[in-house]
Amino acid sequence: MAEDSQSGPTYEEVHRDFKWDVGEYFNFARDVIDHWAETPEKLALWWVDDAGREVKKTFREISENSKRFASAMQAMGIQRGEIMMVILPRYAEWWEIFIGALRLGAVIAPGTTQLTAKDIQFRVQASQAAAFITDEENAPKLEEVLADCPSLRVKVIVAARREGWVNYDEALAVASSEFEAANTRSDENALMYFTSGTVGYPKMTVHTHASYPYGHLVTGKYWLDLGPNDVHWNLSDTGWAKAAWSSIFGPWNMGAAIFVHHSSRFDPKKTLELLQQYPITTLCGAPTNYRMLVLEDLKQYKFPALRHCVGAGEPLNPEVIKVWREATGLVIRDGYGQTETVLVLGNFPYFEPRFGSMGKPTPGFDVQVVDREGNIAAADEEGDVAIRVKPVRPVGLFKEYFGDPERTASTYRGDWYLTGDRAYRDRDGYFWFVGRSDDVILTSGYRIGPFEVESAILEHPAVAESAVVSSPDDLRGEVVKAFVILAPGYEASEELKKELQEYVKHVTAPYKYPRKIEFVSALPKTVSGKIRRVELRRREWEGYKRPASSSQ
Ligand SMILES: Nc1ncnc2c1ncn2[C@@H]1O[C@H](COP(=O)(O)OP(=O)(O)OP(=O)(O)O)[C@@H](O)[C@H]1O
Repeated sequence: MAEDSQSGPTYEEVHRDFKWDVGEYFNFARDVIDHWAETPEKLALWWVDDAGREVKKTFREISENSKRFASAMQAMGIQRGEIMMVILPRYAEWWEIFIGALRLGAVIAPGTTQLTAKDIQFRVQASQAAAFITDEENAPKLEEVLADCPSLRVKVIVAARREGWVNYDEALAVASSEFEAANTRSDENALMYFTSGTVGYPKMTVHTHASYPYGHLVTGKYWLDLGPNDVHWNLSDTGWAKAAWSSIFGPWNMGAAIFVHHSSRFDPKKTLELLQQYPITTLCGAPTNYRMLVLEDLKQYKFPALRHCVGAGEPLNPEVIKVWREATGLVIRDGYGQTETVLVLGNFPYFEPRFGSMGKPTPGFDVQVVDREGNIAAADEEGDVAIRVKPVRPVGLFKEYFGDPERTASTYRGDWYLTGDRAYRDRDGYFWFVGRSDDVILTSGYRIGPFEVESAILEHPAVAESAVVSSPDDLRGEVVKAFVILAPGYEASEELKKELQEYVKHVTAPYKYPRKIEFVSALPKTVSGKIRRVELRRREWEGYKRPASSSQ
């Protein structure tokens, strides 16, 4: 086990020396994958499944198979610029398809395997997808709605044979491995991602050949801290933008090998075993993964190769970082970004992380907290997280929401792109997440961010996970309510409720304590594992009528 290192250039030096440097044309398959493929035997992908099967693929193999895939799709009539939806579990083929689509210049639209037939119909119709690639388990979902998806011309199935579908292996077997990559412009569409839908209906976020494929160079280099000898494991599902961040562009820009565990669900014990068994050097997980990992008996494990851990996607509770560090000697460095962006804030290895903070701006980004008028807020003052887009627009920012110019325009205020999150920046330049604009609770004149309260509750040993939302109150308008999942071995009781309330009053400012607590066995989450506070809030407020005498 190695220590996180903090040697090398300072934060100021890294920022001063950084320059986005992408040309007019960029194709990740040609400019990055084929570059690494020049080194024979250079490992790109290390795939394992629950049955203990292993597949290793070199950059050369990925390059070749992606050429075959591009040839095959072209032969089936799919052209540059057309949309290709891909819904696959963590099959090794997913990586070849992804690179093949970029090579062809088609626009890849990944989706998660948890989508229903109705979700698929919405996505195909909204994106006007021309091709659909999936597996045996998900093919029937598309078939159910196929009649309503007239834009689809090509259907490819992986690891199965099915009537009406082209088999992936057979198509590649007869396809040419000679394929000249489309000379795509940097500003040409490359990817279309659906957001997690934490707050509302998912948005179709368009990225160009530069904004994600090249833009994630900063994610891979500065935050994931990768180099050509690393083996990097990202726990996220293939359908979420985080897979592009940390299972494709981040690591492969840096020449690192990607470790993949093909499994239908996240199993904390298995995850720890694999970390022990394989020479995995860097780990990227969502906070929900880490919250589950720290409930295990971590003393039983040793991670000989692991040197660097990061988390993103949701706020990461300080208590989780503490427990993980005690057991492994490594901190989990929190990072912040969106489907719309590459990593824009992070605790980078070249400075001391602050637990509970999202860190500082990524090189190449001017990130600030701004007020309603777009003025930069004073230190410690809450405001909107904003990325400067004028006079210079950073490369790692999405192009638009597909077919929704009004929504795209609504994300800008003056010189800023607004992320929709609330935060404050301390005097030393660290950013602290308060909440999504809609999640902030207003009670008795106070503004309370759910994350702070959740983190305080989580410090109590009886708590495995919690979600904090506003709940109606005749007197105060709204109050803080915590939904709590108990750790194994604890029983729900009125006493425990009181104990948790008293506990929170002691670890954070007392006005934030949850006046209401409900013990639950599960929390509503998005397919990417994020807590859907919006759903809990809706439940709380449904049917509530304010008393006539209330002035609120
Ligand atoms: N390190 C972090 N700390 C706090 N919040 C984070 C962090 N990383 C990501 N987030 C949250 O996740 C959001 C980005 O997630 P994503 O792009 O998957 O879509 P979503 O906002 O969850 O879904 P939708 O927009 O459809 O509701 C951020 O805007 C922020 O709210």
